[in-house]
Amino acid sequence: MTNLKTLTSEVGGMDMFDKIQNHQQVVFCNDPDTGLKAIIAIHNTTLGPALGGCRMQPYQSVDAALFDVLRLSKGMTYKCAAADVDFGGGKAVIIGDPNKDKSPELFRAFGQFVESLNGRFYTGTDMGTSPEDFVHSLKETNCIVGVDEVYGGSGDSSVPTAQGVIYGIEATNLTVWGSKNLYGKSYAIQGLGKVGAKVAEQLLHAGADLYVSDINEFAINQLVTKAKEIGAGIKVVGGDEIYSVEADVFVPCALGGIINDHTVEQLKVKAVVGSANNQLIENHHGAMLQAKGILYAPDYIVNAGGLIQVADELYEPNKERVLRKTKAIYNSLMDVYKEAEKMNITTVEAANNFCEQRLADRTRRNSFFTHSKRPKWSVRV
Ligand SMILES: NC(=O)C1=CN([C@@H]2O[C@H](COP(=O)(O)OP(=O)(O)OC[C@H]3O[C@@H](n4cnc5c(N)ncnc54)[C@H](O)[C@@H]3O)[C@@H](O)[C@H]2O)C=CC1
Ligand SMILES: O=C(O)CCC(=O)C(=O)O
Repeated sequence: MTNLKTLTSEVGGMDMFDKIQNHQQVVFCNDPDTGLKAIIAIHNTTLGPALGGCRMQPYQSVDAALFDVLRLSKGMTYKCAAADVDFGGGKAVIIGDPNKDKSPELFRAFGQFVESLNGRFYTGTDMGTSPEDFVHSLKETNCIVGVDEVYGGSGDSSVPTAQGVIYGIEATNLTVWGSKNLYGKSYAIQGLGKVGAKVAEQLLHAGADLYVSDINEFAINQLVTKAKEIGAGIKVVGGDEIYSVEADVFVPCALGGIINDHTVEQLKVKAVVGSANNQLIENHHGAMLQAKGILYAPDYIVNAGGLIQVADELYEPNKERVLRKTKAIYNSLMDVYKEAEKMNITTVEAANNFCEQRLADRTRRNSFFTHSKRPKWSVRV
């Protein structure tokens, strides 16, 4: 049976270049003084410099961290293409416990490594990191996005990410039930962190019923208190139980790889729509969902709100413009659903085909020579 552990151990036995496949560059960052052990992966820069958040997690092994960052950075290439932003795919992971191992110095050291890439990689928050962490990195590099407005950034990118998930749920509800109403449905939410908690609150306010799970009791208690204040229906369930509850939509907002042989069997929902990156352990799990009559919203289409916001920092922060761009997630997802149905393919295939075509088109566009791409020796003039 395929799961994250077996896939990771397969990676463990390979030559490094086999492991990194067609990623352009992988940087191992080691700073014993601060305890920083990080990996930055740049997958593809066809559309522009690589952009992707930095995750902090107590990975079991370097191979597990490498496996995660390679998958995440490849996903960013597709996400950037789908959201039509002028950035390429990259991502970073810091190996460490976000509750114990953070320090200003560690994030400054990380910033120095980002700076060493000379504009090839821009980064900000992801699971286990917050905008405040990157204020320290900002002292070392300008290639930081998503810090607070007071530091010149666009603020917490989980706000538009959560909004994008809500648009994704509306498009999915329309496709499955003929109405985009959030009301009158039940949702099983895994993970009540920066994104999951915001999605959960919106659903509660819309009058939906929730099943929720998180390994963080504080996050659960906060949401349960809010639900009680509103008088909304909420049930807390255990870590594994979340896959088998009798809900309408499964909303994964924590780890990747949670759609696998084991969980597809358990799911009783009619749709999966969430923010977690790399939800499918392998692409063929999209076909397994389809065979069970479960509509799958490709993660990188739905969770692009944060990317849209940080990429928009190119033009100076503007929340209204970001919200307008984030709304496009609704139509993009509807297009994917329609294309999948028309071509009789999975929603994952429809989304991937669209992104690969856009990358191919842009590669042709980028072959036009301009002075900014001049050969290096001309900097002498
Ligand atoms: N923050 C953003 O703007 C974006 C986030 N994402 C993805 O969305 C997901 C969530 O991101 P954030 O909310 O920012 O992270 P976060 O770190 O704020 O929250 C993650 C939550 O998941 C919980 N969790 C961890 N393991 C769990 C498990 N086994 N079962 C249940 N809960 C568990 C954690 O306790 C935490 O509350 C991640 O996969 C991230 O890569 C994707 C795009 C943008
Ligand atoms: O949210 C960010 O800071 C960048 C986007 C990103 O990393 C993601 O969409 O996974």
